[in-house]
Amino acid sequence: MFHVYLCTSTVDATRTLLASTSRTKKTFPLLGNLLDMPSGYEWFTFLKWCNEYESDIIYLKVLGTSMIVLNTYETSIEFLESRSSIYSGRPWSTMVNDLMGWKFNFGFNQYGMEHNCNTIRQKLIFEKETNGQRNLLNDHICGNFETYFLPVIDSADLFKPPSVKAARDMLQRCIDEPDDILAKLRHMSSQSIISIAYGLEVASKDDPYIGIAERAVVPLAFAGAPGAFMVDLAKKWNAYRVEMLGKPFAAAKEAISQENKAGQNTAIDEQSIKEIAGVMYTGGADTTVSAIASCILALLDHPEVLRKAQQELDNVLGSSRLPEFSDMDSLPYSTAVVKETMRWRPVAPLNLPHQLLADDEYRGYRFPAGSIVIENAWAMLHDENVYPDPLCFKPERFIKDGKWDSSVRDPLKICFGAGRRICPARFMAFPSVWITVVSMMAAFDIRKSVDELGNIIEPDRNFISSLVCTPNYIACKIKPRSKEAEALIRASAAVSDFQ
Ligand code: HEM
Repeated sequence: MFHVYLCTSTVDATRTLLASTSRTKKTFPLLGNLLDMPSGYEWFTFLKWCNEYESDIIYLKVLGTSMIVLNTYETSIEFLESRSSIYSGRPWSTMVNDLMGWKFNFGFNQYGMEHNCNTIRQKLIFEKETNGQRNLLNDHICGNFETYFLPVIDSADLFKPPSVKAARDMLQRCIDEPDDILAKLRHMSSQSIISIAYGLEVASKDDPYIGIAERAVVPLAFAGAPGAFMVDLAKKWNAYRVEMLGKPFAAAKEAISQENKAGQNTAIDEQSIKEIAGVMYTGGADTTVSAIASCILALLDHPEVLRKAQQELDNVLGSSRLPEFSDMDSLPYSTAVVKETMRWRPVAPLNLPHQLLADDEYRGYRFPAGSIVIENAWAMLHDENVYPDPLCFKPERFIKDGKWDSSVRDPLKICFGAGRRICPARFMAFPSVWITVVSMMAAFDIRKSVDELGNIIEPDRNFISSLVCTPNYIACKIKPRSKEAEALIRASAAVSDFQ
């Protein structure tokens, strides 16, 4: 089904080479399709249009800007991978990049400005000796930056110890304070990133670095929303960003120079190091939380899935240990629970917009340079030809004869984007979501909350419509499956150093 549905204004129609078969929708010349545009949850509307017009690509013109929406996996491969040299730009956001000062973030920039890790490495002239600790800061010092953001190497192993520790610390926090699971998840993901990026320990409550980072990153979600373009607010948000980049970096540098004189007298490009750690926080904190939170929501509605996963976990782990990364291959069903979550409720339903850098032509249609290209991951992950009954949460769809069924398309091929801008941290991100979810399933019963009268409180199943989609709030009851499970959690959290 390779069709293009061109939704054009009459003005645009004279300039765009339209194939005679294309169908058009009546629009106002200046606004183009502005009045058709949904004000939230755009992925549903784009998918509806795709079905309505039997087209896997939708072309829109909104206030003079062309938008190309890709609704199938095949089109995302065709454009973002096969034609990646011209489909890897990013639309420039004056609000986020200029006013709020985030233009250092290579994820918001044109391809190539900071993607060449060798260039970054050359900028980071740090002495080689460190105290032997592995974290982003120290690996910069060692000149190993590319191992972090380039997906070619399996150095994700470096991320695993802090991820395991953050997950296990979270289990203990859930026992001690069982309410507000979303807050625990946010703490866990921040802890993991701060320890990977800076090698800093975080406090179990009210950690200053986490507070600083959240203040800086939260406004990014609002800045993307229409109507948020208030310059005064942007200045304030910019100050939060400066604080976020500066404070944990200063603490980490101090820690290094106390233990090792290497950090003191070098011509380092401190700004670059701060910024790259900031990029990790921006990219990693909310996304991980969203995936785990969606999984909890799914498990609340599907206790039978949780039971089945627990059976598998018990068979593999017994009752004397919590999961490790090395168990992944022995846990196909539990892994399917995590992947099915990422399909069922994708973290970023529209991924991140790309920008077309040169005029292009496809099956007789012309796409003008500057068009914004949107990858509708929601549509791709809910394609009923690939995932029958797509709205249902069914980990079994990935299992055949008790094993992972590799003939079903792995959702990870879609939910991290495609082409040159594909999430560079995907080999770290999935394991970090996985270890948290399987640890929770192994150790806890996860149930719907009940009120004082014993009535079940249904969870809020709504998601915030934003670049990253997270459940609003999750009312649930999480408690250790047994006394042995509780003892195991406390004992594992007490082992503080996984490095
Ligand atoms: C479950 C977790 C995550 C998901 C689902 C996710 C998803 C994505 C997606 C969809 C994109 C856009 C890809 C495209 O434009 O085609 C992206 C880009 C990016 N992600 Fe992730 N991500 C996750 C975790 C992380 C983490 C943990 C980090 C950092 C530590 C990170 C750093 C980045 C960066 C820097 C980019 C921009 C890349 C570029 O523009 O070249 N992400 N991610």
